[in-house]
Amino acid sequence: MIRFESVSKTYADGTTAVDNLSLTAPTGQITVLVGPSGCGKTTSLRMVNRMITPTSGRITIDGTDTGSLDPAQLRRGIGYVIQQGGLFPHHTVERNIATVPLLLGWDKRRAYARARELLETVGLDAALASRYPAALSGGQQQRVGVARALAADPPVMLMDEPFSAVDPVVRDQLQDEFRRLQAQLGKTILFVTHDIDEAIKLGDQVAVLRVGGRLAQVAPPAELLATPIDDFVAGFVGRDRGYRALGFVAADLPVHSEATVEVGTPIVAADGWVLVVDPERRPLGWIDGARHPGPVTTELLTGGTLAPAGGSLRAALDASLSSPSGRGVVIDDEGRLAGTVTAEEVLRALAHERANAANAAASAIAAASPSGVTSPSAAAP
Ligand SMILES: Nc1ncnc2c1ncn2[C@@H]1O[C@H](COP(=O)(O)OP(=O)(O)OP(=O)(O)O)[C@@H](O)[C@H]1O
Repeated sequence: MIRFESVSKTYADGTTAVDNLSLTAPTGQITVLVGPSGCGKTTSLRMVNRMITPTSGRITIDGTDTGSLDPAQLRRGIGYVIQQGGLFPHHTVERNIATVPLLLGWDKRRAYARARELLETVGLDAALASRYPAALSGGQQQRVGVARALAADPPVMLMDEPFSAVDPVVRDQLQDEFRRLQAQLGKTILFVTHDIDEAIKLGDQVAVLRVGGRLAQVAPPAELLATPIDDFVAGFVGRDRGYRALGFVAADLPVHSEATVEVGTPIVAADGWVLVVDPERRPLGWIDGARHPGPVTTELLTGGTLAPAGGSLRAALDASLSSPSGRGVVIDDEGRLAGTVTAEEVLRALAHERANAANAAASAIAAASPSGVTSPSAAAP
């Protein structure tokens, strides 16, 4: 666990970058620091590994005051990832990844073997081990940066805009891979970004900072979207937050069976929109029988997004809204058709979820009240 206890930083020129920050980053979770440019995110992060010294307050890691440790030793126990990987250009990929193990005194053989193992962990081909960073794409450099930070298996990782130098598609991929990796590794991560969507996607909790380095709100992403504390946070979280919050509501939706055809099969106009699947029953798209009677060809298909069974209400709603038939396609783990669902059904499920949540909250208040009286003050700790 990383704890900021009333931490402030005022630079020599009088700029207060961080103002009385108190924040806990729980063990094994990702805490994202997000906020507008200049709000003190990087300064906060760099105070953890003592690249910057706080003006006042203290930072502890698992109860130990970082100010009491030798900075070089402290840093070897903390993985640090920055934009574009921050790789040494004159070292090969494997030498870059082996940096910290070698500093820790591992013999070269073991350190390089670890580097190659990590290349695989971050989804890179072992053949890249002997290349220099300049011969890698931006996304590959970023992965190497993550591998390097993981090399000595540090319990704590600091990540400063690690995915911001790559294009949106690669960025999305890197974020997904990073989430999968973290699910296996369970590191304690402090992650800095200026991108609220990245914060909401990756954070177990998200801390929003204001310019001047003051903490505005810290909350799990769903809570931040549902109940921003003030106009600044609401504005920063952005538009569509009600819709985006549905991404955190699991959908346990009953699905309808859907009539399907395969490519090459003739359909009749009266069928209207028909779902086309491959022989494994994986959805390929929809075809409008009224406009294209006759055998189905793949060129005529129109798609929508696919919702995983048991996924979020947002995915299910998006699937139904983007489907030309209005029936959203739900797929199982193997990508096969599980059934379809309409937007009305998703909204009914949402109303049901909300009623359940309200009932659960009322029961919790009643249980916390010794007399069973459900007044808000009776629920206070
Ligand atoms: N060495 C320094 N000397 C003086 N002021 C500094 C120094 N480093 C940063 N600052 C100032 O401190 C404030 C916070 O900077 P910091 O880099 O921590 O913000 P940030 O939120 O990470 O910004 P960005 O998103 O733009 O990277 C800014 O006003 C910045 O200009």
